[in-house]
Amino acid sequence: MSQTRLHFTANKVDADRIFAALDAAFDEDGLPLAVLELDEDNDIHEVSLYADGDVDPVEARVKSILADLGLRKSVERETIPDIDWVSRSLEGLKPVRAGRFLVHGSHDRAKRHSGDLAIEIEAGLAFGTGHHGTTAGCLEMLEQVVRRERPRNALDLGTGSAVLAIALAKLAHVPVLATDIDPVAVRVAAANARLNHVKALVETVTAPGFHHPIFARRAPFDLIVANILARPLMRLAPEMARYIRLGGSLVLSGILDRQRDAVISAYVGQSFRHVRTLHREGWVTIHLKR
Ligand SMILES: C[S@@+](CC[C@H](N)C(=O)[O-])C[C@H]1O[C@@H](n2cnc3c(N)ncnc32)[C@H](O)[C@@H]1O
Repeated sequence: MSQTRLHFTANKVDADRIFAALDAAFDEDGLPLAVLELDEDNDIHEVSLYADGDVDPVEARVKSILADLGLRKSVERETIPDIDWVSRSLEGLKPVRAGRFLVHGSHDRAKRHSGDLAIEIEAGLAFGTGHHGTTAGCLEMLEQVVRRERPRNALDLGTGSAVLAIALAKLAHVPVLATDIDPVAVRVAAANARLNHVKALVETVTAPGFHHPIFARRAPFDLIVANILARPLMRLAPEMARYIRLGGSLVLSGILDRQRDAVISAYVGQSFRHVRTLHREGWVTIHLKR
């Protein structure tokens, strides 16, 4: 089945407001997840939602959210055939550095320094190229956490392109469970794990939240990373507490600056303590310990 991309552009201030409203609707009405991309040359944000099936109600809901914010935008539609995404390369996207990691597309000839941990990504429809502040924040935080804590296993919940799962496998050489609610992302994730020669360590599974028997079989996790969005993260706090090892580390991202305190208090309520927050481009990445 083909997908439709609904998209429109916005300036930075509007994009943050729209994103927060779409985030709430994602949680409450089941709207598709919104993705924000920055066109750095023009300093314009592009907001995209990938809808399966009947796109009319999704477009109507998006337009009503924009109207509630007092914004008039023309929402464009693009039909995306469900083919060839896994093999679509990131040609044209510049390599990104975060800590020791260098994330680059398959056809990039990125200049490497000694000590670089290169991650080759074909993102296709799945989120996670390292260009977004949340992914880069997670990569940076994971490097520090792994160095200090030496986890023996890990979970990447909401893996997208598997960029974080691959980073963990390359850095810590431990088994990583990589899950996503979106089967297309899981296909892309598995392909990327193969591309980076870490398929033996990265296990990919389609699952919404913790709804799959695999979690009970692989738990407790020494390290969990989840770059989703503030609301679903707050909702998942009790299950995070259940599946993480006592003393284990949790790295959360997809959280706007202003949502930070609410997310931390949801986790403090589950016996986590806040260790550190990283700020990047209006987003935060939070390290918590149980
Ligand atoms: C912002 S992307 C992060 C991708 C990648 N981990 C990264 O850091 O670049 C969020 C991913 O979480 C997935 N997701 C959202 N809600 C989820 C849920 N409740 N359970 C599992 N995956 C979820 C989405 O499908 C998407 O691939």
